[in-house]
Amino acid sequence: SKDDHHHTVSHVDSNKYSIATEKKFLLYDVNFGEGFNLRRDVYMRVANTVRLLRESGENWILVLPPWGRLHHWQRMQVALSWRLFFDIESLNRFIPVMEFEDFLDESENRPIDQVIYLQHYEEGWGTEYVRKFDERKCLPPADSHYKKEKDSKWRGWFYSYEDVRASNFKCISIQGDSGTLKDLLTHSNFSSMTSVMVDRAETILHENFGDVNYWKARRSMRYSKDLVEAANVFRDKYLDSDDENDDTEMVPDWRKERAKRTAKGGPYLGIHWRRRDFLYARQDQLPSIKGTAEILEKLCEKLKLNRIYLATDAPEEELNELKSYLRKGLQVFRFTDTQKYNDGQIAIIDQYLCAHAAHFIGSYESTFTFRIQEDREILGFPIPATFNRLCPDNIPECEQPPKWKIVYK
Ligand SMILES: C[C@@H]1O[C@H](OP(=O)(O)OP(=O)(O)OC[C@H]2O[C@@H](n3cnc4c(=O)[nH]c(N)nc43)[C@H](O)[C@@H]2O)[C@@H](O)[C@H](O)[C@@H]1O
Repeated sequence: SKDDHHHTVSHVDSNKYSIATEKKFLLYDVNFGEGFNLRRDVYMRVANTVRLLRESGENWILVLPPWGRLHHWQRMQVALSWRLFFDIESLNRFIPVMEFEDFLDESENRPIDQVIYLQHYEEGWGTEYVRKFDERKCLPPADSHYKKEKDSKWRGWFYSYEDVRASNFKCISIQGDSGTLKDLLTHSNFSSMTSVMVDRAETILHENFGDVNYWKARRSMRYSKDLVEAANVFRDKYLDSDDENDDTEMVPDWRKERAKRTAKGGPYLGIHWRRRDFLYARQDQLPSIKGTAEILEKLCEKLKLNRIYLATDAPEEELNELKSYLRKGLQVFRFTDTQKYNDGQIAIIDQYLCAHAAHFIGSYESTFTFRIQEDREILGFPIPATFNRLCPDNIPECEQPPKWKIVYK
């Protein structure tokens, strides 16, 4: 609720450095075509921009972009709040965040001061990589996404909220990272604005991919208590898995987590089997359906497991085909309560269940798989139980994924 929110904002980092009292609000959005887990990655980049802004003494608050219009979702939903997926209190332990609805209340529905549409440089990156930004004329598609109305306010998608407007709109060519975006917000004409929305936020990169601040942002992204509870009930009921036996207990506050490598996980194999649109560009990096079944059989035999938790976006026919190739003794489990949970919530439950398996194998370069690997790093699994990928049929000994290990300092 709103009250919870105000409560949690006030205890963030307040004694580490002094912070202005005037609040500023950073909103952002991501390119329409990007999936849920790429968006989670963009959150980590923007959250670190807010961290840097606060470290320089400004009282920025991150306004969480409502979820929706994701083309991977079978059911088209919009304006979903973050609390359906994540633990807001936990996010607030990294930087202050608030739901968009609460922002609308707090700003009394006044227009957002400024929309900044990030784009690349028309001339490309040049020979050397320098961090920079410049105001430039809008390149396509920016010019079609925001329209000036008769009263000179700007209209855009704004997460499907039809009454939201912005007072100003600019296109900025940028190459850089969370820190470059911080510079843009402090050393430019935008520094006097109280509410700024950065669109196409995926244009900026991580300042230091995989460093301690990457992991702090990542660790703060705990899942909502409802989803954790639903997944734990499923573990208990079907997978003979619970935190005590699996050595996967977590301290309530992620800031108190310590390095460990002792997690055992539940007695099942977790697999993320990415299909559908992923096959277009990465077909030659993924196994066939039959090949997938063979990998699963071999792995289960080697690890002496007879249960599989299958996370996948595969259509029903492909699922049935996969199961038809597996020997009788192997049981395949999936979480499918689409009555109670939306597509994004089921995806998170899938990830959570894969994260708690004794052994995990994922799909090549899928951010869905990456988030599972990160969860397993946080839970403290040994490296070999986590960084594994499904190899294509013709390269059974294919190169395994990069091992982005957790760091705490
Ligand atoms: C081809 C590219 O793929 C990239 O996807 P990738 O990194 O795998 O991962 P995501 O960015 O999460 O996008 C994939 C989406 O597909 C669904 N999905 C995929 N696998 C599963 C699964 O195991 N269980 C459930 N429940 N849902 C799944 C889910 O909606 C998920 O957010 C996209 O981010 C890019 O925009 C682009 O589409």
